[in-house]
Amino acid sequence: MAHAAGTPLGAVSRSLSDADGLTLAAPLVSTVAVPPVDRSAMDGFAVRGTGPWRVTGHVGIGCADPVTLEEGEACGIVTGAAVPADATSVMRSEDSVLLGDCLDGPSEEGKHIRRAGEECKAGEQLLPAGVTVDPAVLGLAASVGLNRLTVIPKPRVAALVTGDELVHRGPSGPGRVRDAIGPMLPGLITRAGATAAPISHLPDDGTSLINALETADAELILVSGSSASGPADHLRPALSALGADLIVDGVACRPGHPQALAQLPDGRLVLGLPGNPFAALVAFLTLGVSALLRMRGLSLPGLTLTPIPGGLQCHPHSTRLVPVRLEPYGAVPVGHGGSAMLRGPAAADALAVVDPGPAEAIAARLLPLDPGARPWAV
Ligand SMILES: Nc1nc2c(c(=O)[nH]1)N[C@H]1C(S)=C(S)[C@@H](COP(=O)(O)OP(=O)(O)OC[C@H]3O[C@@H](n4cnc5c(N)ncnc54)[C@H](O)[C@@H]3O)O[C@H]1N2
Ligand code: MOO
Repeated sequence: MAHAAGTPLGAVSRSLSDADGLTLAAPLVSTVAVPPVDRSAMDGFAVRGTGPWRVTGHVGIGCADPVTLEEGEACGIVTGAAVPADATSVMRSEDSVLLGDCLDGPSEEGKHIRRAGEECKAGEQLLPAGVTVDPAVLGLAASVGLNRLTVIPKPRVAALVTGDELVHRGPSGPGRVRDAIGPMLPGLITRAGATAAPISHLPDDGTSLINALETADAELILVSGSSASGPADHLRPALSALGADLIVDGVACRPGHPQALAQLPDGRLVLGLPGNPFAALVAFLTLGVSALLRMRGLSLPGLTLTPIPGGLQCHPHSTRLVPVRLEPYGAVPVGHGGSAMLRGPAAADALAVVDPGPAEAIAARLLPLDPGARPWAV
């Protein structure tokens, strides 16, 4: 539901230096053949016909107009240089025997020549729309001569951290709780392929929350610490006052059950992160990441099933999210997985998604703790 609630953002044109991590909104098509000419794959000699050969010249890397070779002639050549059109092969320097201008050594028709158009032809589609631009994609785009890419921009995410009890330096104590959600959010947001606005800290006050929701300039607004039904939990009343459509009103999972996802009348999404820090993390990794994937034009990846050799107790009605370490033989719980704790998730590689049931699970799907990581197979 969260994925379906996201609206893919419109395509934009970006220079290669600004496109890393974005989604291709159009196929990547080469306008040219690559390589554009036959190129030498080795440092050595381009030769024509059978040897021995007479060396008549040299082709440097920047030479745009290479020499022509007659039968029995050769020229020195470097890796990447254009091979003379009439050369039949390239011989590596270490295989060659050169006496004066007389060259001998092995040669085989077409050897060590990268043919024009070997990587792609002009007009060939190299990648479909929907691929995430990564460093290899950027290098490929440059090597086929592109300066810009048509991509889906990053969604913008604003975060409102609520709680009169929160402090931002020093330890928790009576009446004061150190904010542990605020420090998690920028890294989660950027790893999820979005842009993080500076975090706003709000008091437990309905009017402040309504004002902040009205003015937040973002496609997704996170609100932490007012998701339940206590006297200071203003999220649902604020959403109702703003005429929002409550899309997800609680999730049958532990931790994270009071999480909520709503859509404001102008289309912006609001995600309620429960105040317990591990529950907030779970809500972001599930509802938040799903909505952002859709905004980025990406589908929901399937999660890999992995064995849990020691077994994990199922909850009778709710899906459990359990911090686990990944070993070659399967997932091992790391403990400290209470909803108010981050010790477990901080030590874990992933969350095991344990379906509800009457007994123990011996396998579970894996949800990456890094929202930028692809779900993996172990
Ligand atoms: N009557 C009910 N009470 C509660 C329910 C419920 O269903 N009915 N659900 C519990 C669960 S589960 C969770 S999770 C929390 C959700 O609470 P809220 O989202 O309303 O948040 P608060 O009440 O403000 O805080 C709960 C807890 O978390 C601490 N907190 C809040 N923000 C932060 C932060 N940024 N960093 C660290 N810790 C934070 C806060 O001090 C409280 O201890 O509600 C349960 N109650
Ligand atoms: O969401 Mo609460 O998760 O169980 O502490």
